[in-house]
Amino acid sequence: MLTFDAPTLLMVNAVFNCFGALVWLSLALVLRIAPRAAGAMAAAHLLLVPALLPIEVSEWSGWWSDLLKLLAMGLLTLGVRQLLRLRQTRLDIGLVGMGGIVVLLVQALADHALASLLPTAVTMTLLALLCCRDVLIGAAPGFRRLVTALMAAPFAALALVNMVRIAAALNLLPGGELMLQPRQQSALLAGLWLVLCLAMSTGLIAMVLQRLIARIEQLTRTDTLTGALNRRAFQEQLQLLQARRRRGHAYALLMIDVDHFKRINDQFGHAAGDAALQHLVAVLKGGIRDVDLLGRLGGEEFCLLLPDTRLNAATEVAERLRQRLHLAPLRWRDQQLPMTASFGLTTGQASDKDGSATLAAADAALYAAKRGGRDRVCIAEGPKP
Ligand SMILES: Nc1nc2c(ncn2[C@@H]2O[C@H](COP(=O)(O)OP(=O)(O)OP(=O)(O)O)[C@@H](O)[C@H]2O)c(=O)[nH]1
Repeated sequence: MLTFDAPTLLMVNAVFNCFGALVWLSLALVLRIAPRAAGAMAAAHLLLVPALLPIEVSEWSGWWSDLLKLLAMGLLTLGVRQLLRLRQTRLDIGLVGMGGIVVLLVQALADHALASLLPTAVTMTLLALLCCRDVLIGAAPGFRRLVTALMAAPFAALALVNMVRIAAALNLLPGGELMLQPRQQSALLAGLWLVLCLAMSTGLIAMVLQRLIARIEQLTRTDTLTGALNRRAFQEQLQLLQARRRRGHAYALLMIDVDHFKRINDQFGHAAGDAALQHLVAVLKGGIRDVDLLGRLGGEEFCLLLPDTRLNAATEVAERLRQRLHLAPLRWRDQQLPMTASFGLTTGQASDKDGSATLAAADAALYAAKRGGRDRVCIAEGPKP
């Protein structure tokens, strides 16, 4: 028959933490995913293991098992912040963690009754609250609010358990002695600890997976050379705007093609050509709004989608972009290479089914700009402001 006594639960937790350390180590060393954060997580899991082993209560329930716990929690808090890539100082974690450890050691040396309970519980509470806050503000936008809340919940629960322990230690909680028993003697605490460890790890692994998925998604949607949207992603966005167009929302489409690009390649080499494309994208991005979408259709041909923009405003944007590029030569090695582009402009028409007619109209306008002498903006025939 299964018995869920404290030593068994702690042993399960120890095995789980060893496994957790292995998983994080593999992420850090083999897969090179968030290596620093994963390294901190692996160390946190490993540090917890000795505190969970069924060694004599008197020997292990004291201050140094708590010291390991605090170190583990400090590393976990650091790992969470690194995993979430929050640009915050780590001073708060260092101060809380080191403060708790110093008080713990001073009390242990003074052989104080309940030597380690209060500093450990207070420090664990503060670190768990920091983790909780970091998850709430730093979880990727890809996560829905409920999922973010679920990931933060185990940290909030850990803070709550420790607050209850503090209240019990200060005799503020009737019947609170239950929460003060050494974990090796309390199946309740050992079980609680196991559930919290499992829940925290599951949430953190979900975060890593989300990060990976976001990275893969980004790779499949962007052009690696310039960082602009690739053709497929651009077509998707065009179709979305076209669907909105049928509901009455205007948009403009600008097709852009570098003038005499082949010459740059031929005279200065392919690397200079690549640098020219990156330069073009930097110049264009510097002159558009965050909501505008720049895509690379292929070669030196780019397309810009301007949501909620009518022809008059789009013409101004196109002219401004043309001038910006005209005035910003490419710096290649010790030379300045003049660069211009031709622009074909149109606006989305409600009669267009999937955006392809709009694209064709912009292409025709671009062709007219090339024929007209390049370095100019041409508006497709048909669209009126
Ligand atoms: N360096 C570099 N060159 C590319 C890339 N993609 C396409 N090209 C080159 O871009 C050049 C395009 O040349 P053309 O289509 O003749 O256009 P162009 O020289 O800009 O002439 P116009 O458009 O008429 O002004 C070709 O030589 C392609 O090899 C790329 O990713 N990097």
